[in-house]
Amino acid sequence: MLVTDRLEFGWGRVLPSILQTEAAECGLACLAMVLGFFGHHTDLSDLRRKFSLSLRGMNAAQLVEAAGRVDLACRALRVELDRLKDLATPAILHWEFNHFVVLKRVTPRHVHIHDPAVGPRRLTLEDVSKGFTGVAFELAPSLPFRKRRLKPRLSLRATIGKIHGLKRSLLQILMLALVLEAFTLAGPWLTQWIIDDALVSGDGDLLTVIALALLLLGVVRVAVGAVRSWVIVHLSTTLNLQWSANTMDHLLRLPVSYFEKRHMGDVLSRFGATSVIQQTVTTGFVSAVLDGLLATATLAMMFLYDVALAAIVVVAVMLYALLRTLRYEALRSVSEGQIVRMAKLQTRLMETIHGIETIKLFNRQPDRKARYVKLSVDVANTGVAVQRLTLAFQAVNGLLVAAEGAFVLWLGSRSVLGGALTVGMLVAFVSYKDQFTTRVCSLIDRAIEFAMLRIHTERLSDIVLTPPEADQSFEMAGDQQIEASIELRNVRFRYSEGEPWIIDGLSLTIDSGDSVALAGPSGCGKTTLIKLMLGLLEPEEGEVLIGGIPLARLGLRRYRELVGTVMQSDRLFAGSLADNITFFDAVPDHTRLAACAKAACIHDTILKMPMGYHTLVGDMGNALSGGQVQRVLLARALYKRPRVLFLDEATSHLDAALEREISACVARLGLTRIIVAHRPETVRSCNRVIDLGECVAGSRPAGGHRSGDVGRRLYPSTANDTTGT
Ligand SMILES: Nc1ncnc2c1ncn2[C@@H]1O[C@H](COP(=O)(O)OP(=O)(O)OP(=O)(O)O)[C@@H](O)[C@H]1O
Repeated sequence: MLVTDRLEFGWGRVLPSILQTEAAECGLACLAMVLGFFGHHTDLSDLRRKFSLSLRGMNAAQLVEAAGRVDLACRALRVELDRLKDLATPAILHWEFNHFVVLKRVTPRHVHIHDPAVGPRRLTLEDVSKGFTGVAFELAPSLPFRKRRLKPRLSLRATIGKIHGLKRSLLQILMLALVLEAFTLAGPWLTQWIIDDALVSGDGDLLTVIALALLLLGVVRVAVGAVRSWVIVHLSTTLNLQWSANTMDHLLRLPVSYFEKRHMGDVLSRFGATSVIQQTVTTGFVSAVLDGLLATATLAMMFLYDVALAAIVVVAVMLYALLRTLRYEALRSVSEGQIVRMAKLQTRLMETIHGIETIKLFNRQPDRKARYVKLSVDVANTGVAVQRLTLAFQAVNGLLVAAEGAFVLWLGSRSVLGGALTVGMLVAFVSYKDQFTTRVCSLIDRAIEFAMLRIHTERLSDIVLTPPEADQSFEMAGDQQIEASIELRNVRFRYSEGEPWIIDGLSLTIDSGDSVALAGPSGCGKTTLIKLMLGLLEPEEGEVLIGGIPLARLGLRRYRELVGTVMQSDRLFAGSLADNITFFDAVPDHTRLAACAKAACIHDTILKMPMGYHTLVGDMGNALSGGQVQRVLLARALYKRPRVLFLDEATSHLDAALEREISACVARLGLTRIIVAHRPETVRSCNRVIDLGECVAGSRPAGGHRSGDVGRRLYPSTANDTTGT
């Protein structure tokens, strides 16, 4: 890096707008914006790699520490509203007690901020007083700070993935387009012929022949146009199908943490970006090539007719291109804000529908409606802003077109009067000019559309470029059995840096056929431990071994064939009870289905229902009690014929007698069982207890967890069975 590169004159610095992708990464997005302002361009995936964030996001102290780690000196200040203008900008403001925004500039009437949730905003002081908590952070580069250029943008190709048959279809469309162009070009020339030869010489027969030729031309043009449209429909349909299938495949392979950290509406809106891109790529690309070809041909024709007139037309379209480019950044920023706000609106709607029972019981309908309307107004306002930009542009463009038309006609007519052009030539020229202007303007519009596609490719890239769950399957003979034992070696885990360890140096072994209860107070890490054992979370230190093979080597896919689970957040899917228990098995085994339902003590209940196993259940509501749902979920876990069964509070809704019965049935299956439960009876049903009660941060003894002794203390009746690790 040159010494002069370190000089900062402060000119030309632009505060970029970076939108957060995960629900809790506003702090990181603010840092990325400030870094960008000082010349170190980075993106959120870079920062995410540096700082692991949990769902809880960052607090002020973590923000100051993170700023230090990216070489920004950060000073936290308490600021009154009227002194906001004295802050060195860009500064980060603490907002609504759970958010950070970047302060860009304070003018006498407005405060300009970049909100990582929605983009740039211009607020009044009154608006700011509602959000700003009074805490601000001033930032400046500290010594090792280095500038960095923006990484090359993602190519569309990388986002799309492999598509079969794309080249062939595009080629077909282009060939058809070329034929169309040839016919289109012939039109004005035939018109000139009519005017200059048939009309002037009064040749009626020639007129009829030319008119017939024009009619034939029209028919062929319509036919070729129809074939072209059909090929485009075919291409876009197959492209869309392949593409959404590719994206869906990738989405399903993403780790659970990806979904936990994002709002549902946002993920849906990102997924929906595929169809916008596909639309632009197919129809947009084809018309762009077509417009480009015809524009070149008509331009050549215009220059053949009259160089001066053609030059005027070229200047006019260049002005159009300039106008479009000037409007681009504003339009991009407003459109991006609109997409983000629409995703939020969708999230709010889905959340309301899912939580309708709670909303009604708490009488919060008016409040929910008010919040929804407020967001809708936001969306409408951004829509109006987009329209305003478009209208202003159209007005200026209209003036430009009118001026160009009048000037060309005036100059062209003078040439006719001077004898340089015939009337027919002028009419043909105007016709070519109209085609040229329309095509070039459309070409420019397409170019802008392609540039705007960046918003969508960047949004989609959050899905397609997030690495999927690692799955390096262990090479072993197909019939080689993996032992159903689990071992944890010095496992340490916390949800993010700066948060306390949830599991701190835990070592334990669960042998094949063991039944183990994980006990301890609420929030001590039982579910977290289960998720670590299931490979849903990765330990920060230490390793998890299944049958003596490290989980990372065994491969999650292979491991998950072995396990059956009922987790706290498990739900039923829309379909029949049989569908749910067999998990939509294409060829369900009805004997196994009934056996599993019997083991989960739900068979008789299902048979008593009017439609038995065909009773429909939904994702939103179903005619089952909480305990019945739990038993269906257990039957689903057993149908998989697992060798290890994980139950996280899977029987909490059942009465003690039923729970005992289920426990005995499941015990007879001889599976390795790992159970999280609070009830002493459930815990007692296991032959070993691992207590995580002492796992509060920092209190773990250096040797890690020990089970057995604690179990004996907690549940005396299990003393004889409980073994230590
Ligand atoms: N995604 C997450 N991000 C950050 N912290 C989390 C996350 N999930 C859980 N925690 C925290 O980790 C701790 C352990 O949670 P966990 O769900 O494992 O507890 P638990 O023992 O299963 O509780 P319960 O008995 O109430 O189900 C809790 O303090 C919880 O707040």
